[in-house]
Amino acid sequence: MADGKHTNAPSSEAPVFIRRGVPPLRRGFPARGAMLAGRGGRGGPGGPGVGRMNPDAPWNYTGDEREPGLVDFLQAKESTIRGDPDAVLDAIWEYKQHVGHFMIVGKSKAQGVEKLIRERKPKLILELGAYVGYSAVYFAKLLPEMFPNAIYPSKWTSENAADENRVGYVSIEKMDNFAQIAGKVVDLAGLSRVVKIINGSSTPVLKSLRETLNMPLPAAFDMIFIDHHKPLYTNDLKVLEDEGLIGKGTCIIADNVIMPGNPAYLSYIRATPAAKRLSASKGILDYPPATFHPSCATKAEWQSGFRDGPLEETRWVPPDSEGVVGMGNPELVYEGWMLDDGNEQGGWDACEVSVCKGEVGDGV
Ligand SMILES: C[S@@+](CC[C@H](N)C(=O)[O-])C[C@H]1O[C@@H](n2cnc3c(N)ncnc32)[C@H](O)[C@@H]1O
Repeated sequence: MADGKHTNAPSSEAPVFIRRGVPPLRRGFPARGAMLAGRGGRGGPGGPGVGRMNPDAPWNYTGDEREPGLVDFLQAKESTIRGDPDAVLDAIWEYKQHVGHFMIVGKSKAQGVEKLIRERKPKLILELGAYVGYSAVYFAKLLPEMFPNAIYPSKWTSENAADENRVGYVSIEKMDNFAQIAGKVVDLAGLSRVVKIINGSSTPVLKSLRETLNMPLPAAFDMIFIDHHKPLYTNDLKVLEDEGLIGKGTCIIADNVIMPGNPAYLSYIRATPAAKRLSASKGILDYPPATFHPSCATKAEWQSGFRDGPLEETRWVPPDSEGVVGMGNPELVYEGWMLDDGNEQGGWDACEVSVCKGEVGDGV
């Protein structure tokens, strides 16, 4: 598509893959994650950078002095920042400058997501990976502005389950300590009624999320921000599709698809329905995929590539899914593009944005 967008619509199946001039996406390509890990890349110890190098490795960053240090730092400023989300965000950014690496979403990508929220006005937003609550405060603060009279998660009950006036930001965080800190940060920002933090491992939590939130079918999320364990992105996306939590109009934003990178996720979300059907019919793989990372590709090549990426590898399910296997819905059609970070961290990174256009046969 001329505007830098791509789609997996069936009509795009004929000439198929947009790989003109793309260097071959080879297995065994020197992995940039190695350099990232060495210089304390975004993943931090045991973080997503390591996950990309070894997709079989579980998430193992349990925190250090930086996270409780943030709470002390914010509490020292409490009298001037309580109830003011922008002041809380500024204080967290200030703290990041002191501690160096701190795995919160970069400013330019956050601004890009904010723009999308203002344009699309999502009522129900889901986040995978809260960490200390920075992105939750950044994005959830927009909801009361846009929907001042909504029913927020603190008031969600089975009685108002189908009420269209329900608005909220739900964030899933695996680590108990991070979930607790995120809760404190959200409270300090005055957003406790807007944000619901669920402490648990994403894949099993997603499987029962409709029940947990009293969200009757066909309700789906309007926006999903994926920012947790990189090898889990694809299986969790498939579980969201299986559960009908992605529907026509859902906008999915997946962070760090370049650095540390997520070729498997890009391949799955960009693959045509026919390619996904074929892949799904083969069942799951019982060995971890080989990881490749075409670090020499240009921005334009990243944007248009992966239509014939390692779809086979997305049949493997990482151990962190805790036995919950997503099969995915091959019929869903997405329109996508990349949200650039403007080289903010000294190397290029981006979010993959994918808007669900509905199912094949629904006029798409
Ligand atoms: C990059 S950080 C999230 C940053 C946050 N979104 C922000 O920008 O402020 C990734 C988070 O995902 C969490 N995480 C890792 N695996 C997870 C899983 N299986 N389920 C839920 N959270 C997970 C980690 O504990 C970590 O807090």
